Amino acid sequence: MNVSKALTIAGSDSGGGAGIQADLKTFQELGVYGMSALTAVTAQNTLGVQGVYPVSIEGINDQIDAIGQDLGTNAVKTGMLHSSEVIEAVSEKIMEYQFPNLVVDPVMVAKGGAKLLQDEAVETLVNRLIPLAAVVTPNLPEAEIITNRKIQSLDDKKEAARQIIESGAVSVVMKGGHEETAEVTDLFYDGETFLELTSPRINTRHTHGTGCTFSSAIAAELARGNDLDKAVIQAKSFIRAAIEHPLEIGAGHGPTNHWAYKQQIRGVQP
Ligand SMILES: Nc1ncnc2c1ncn2[C@@H]1O[C@H](COP(=O)(O)OP(=O)(O)O)[C@@H](O)[C@H]1O
Ligand SMILES: Cc1ncc(COP(=O)(O)O)c(N)n1
Repeated sequence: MNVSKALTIAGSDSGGGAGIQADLKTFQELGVYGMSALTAVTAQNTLGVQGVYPVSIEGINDQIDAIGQDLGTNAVKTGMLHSSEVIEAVSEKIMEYQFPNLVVDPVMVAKGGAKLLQDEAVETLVNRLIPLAAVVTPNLPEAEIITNRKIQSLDDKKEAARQIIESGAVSVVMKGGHEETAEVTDLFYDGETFLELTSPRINTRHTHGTGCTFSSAIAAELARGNDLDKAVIQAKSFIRAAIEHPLEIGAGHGPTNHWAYKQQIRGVQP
């Protein structure tokens, strides 16, 4: 049997909507064998982040070694990396094992406002990890911090995308979830072509974990052998279905529905 494998290097969300939990659910739904290296444990639910407990650098390295020395992987997705030291260590390991198809989700802040990346770590992210990426998936506030520029117009977005490619990434998706437009446009750029992926904005507060789910869907599609543009297009369909049919659990910003995409393909409504 030809098994596609993907590794997520990210934080744990005890509430199950974002982080490692969202990533592994997405891999499973897209037919990819999921593996994980935990960078931090968070106490978190739909109301916010109650605590952050980092895993030691030794512990992170050990987990990645365990995968690199035995199972290998067809794609890697990084999420919450917490500090400069973690980014350095993870970048080293990705180079050591020459893992292919790296998707970097530059997670900085949780939806409720809790900081998931220290301010001084942004430079390390740009200099060490982004140059190794096949795709970087910033939301607009993250793209502004990475490029150190205000992004208001489509031209600004294109300029920021160009700047991220100049940092060494193969491609970038600037996500449009944070805008206030009637449609959500994610802008893909691979150094040659801009692709605007537009869908209706779904009116919901249940968007906890959308970024994690989107980036891990890209990693899963890359693991299955899809090209970058096709992987991003498929991931957009996956996240759209997951937001369109929310589970409506918890009192705050609820998680997306990872089952919805497959149910839609099979014609079964959740
Ligand atoms: N209200 C929404 N309706 C439809 N799609 C959305 C909505 N909010 C986010 N998305 C999609 O979810 C993905 C994550 O976007 P975004 O919310 O900007 O990222 P993040 O979770 O990192 O802040 C993108 O593909 C975006 O198009
Ligand atoms: C452990 C962890 N990682 C990432 C996020 C960001 O979530 P989102 O996908 O909503 O930006 C989170 N809230 N918790």
